[in-house]
Amino acid sequence: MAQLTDEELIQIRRHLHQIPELAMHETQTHDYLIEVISKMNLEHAEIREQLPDLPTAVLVRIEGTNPQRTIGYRTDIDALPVSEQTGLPFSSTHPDVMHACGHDIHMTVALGVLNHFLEHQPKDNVVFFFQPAEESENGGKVAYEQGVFQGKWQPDEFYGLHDNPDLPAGAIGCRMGTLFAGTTEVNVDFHGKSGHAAFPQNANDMVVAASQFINQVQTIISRSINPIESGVVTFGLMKAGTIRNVIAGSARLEGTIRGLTQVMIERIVERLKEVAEGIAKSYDCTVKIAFNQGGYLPVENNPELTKRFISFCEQDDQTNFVETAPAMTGEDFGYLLSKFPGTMFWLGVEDDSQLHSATLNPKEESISKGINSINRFLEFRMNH
Ligand SMILES: CC(=O)N[C@@H](CCC[C@H](N)C(=O)O)C(=O)O
Repeated sequence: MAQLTDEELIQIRRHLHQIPELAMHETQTHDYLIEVISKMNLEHAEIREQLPDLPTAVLVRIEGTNPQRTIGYRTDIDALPVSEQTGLPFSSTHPDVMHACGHDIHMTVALGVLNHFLEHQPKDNVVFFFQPAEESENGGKVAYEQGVFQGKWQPDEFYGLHDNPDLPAGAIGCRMGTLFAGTTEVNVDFHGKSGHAAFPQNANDMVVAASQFINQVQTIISRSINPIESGVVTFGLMKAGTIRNVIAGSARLEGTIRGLTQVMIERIVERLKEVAEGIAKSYDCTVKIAFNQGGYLPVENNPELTKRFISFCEQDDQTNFVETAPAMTGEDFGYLLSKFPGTMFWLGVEDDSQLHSATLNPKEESISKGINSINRFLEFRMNH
């Protein structure tokens, strides 16, 4: 395979878009990535796959011509449990699963950069990591703990991107310091007593308790934290009951906490525990509250590398650079950046729909523009 054309990249993206898979189940995606990579010129490359606890991961290492360092480039490969409503002819063929966070774009950009350096052997070594499980299950942390990045697979510096519908197609966004929030997942289970809808006096209704909990939680951000330092608590899932005329004896809530510092997250965690215990007391029920930080640390960009990255993007006449504010999105690349210095940045995909929405439709011209800027930056980096 020679250098991938824009048309071929779009076909690859559309195929990936049609086969979205949830965290740790990315088998078709894995097989397709291997199919595409196997057609490339692998003369100076080595592939690693079928890792014991991460069977859908793919790593490719390119040997540099005169390496001073090993540069890591990471893309995530999983999708979300969202039912696509774009109406696109290449919509998801997997019911209720969608690339609603643009990881199909991320993978295609990574394949384009990989293809470029396979065609033009780089000066430095480059390790590409196609990472399962970004949306949940912390694939980056699992990979690190498995020792994936040891020996010649250890990056001296690591780069990765996330798409951004609010930026112009192909623009690169970045900032010094914290780019994304840290997150902690939270699960809450209320247990009371089920019963007949007609006899509430004999039951203990957990729909009522859980609803009260959700309302009270809203005051954590508005009343318990310094408004200058922001935080987020969102419960995206609430399950209770089986039928209209049986009082629900239990309720389950699953949510996510975000903060730009761990101190903020810990403050929110403490308040959530207190609110849950207060509800349990006043509704005479039991509550179990569990937290999982999982490696979704704040994404902290390395000062020296990020300064170099930003100044390259600012002066490069083929890159449209935008300085961005910190965002409350989470990313388990934060964990890898706590182990290896590096930079995470945004790639603009210009769309009216937001990330995680069923109508997200990134502009495909962002793919070739992103590949071009990244190739140019990495080549610059290899010579400076
Ligand atoms: C970029 C993005 O959307 N990332 C996800 C990361 C999820 C982290 C974790 N599962 C949680 O929900 O806390 C995000 O939702 O920001």
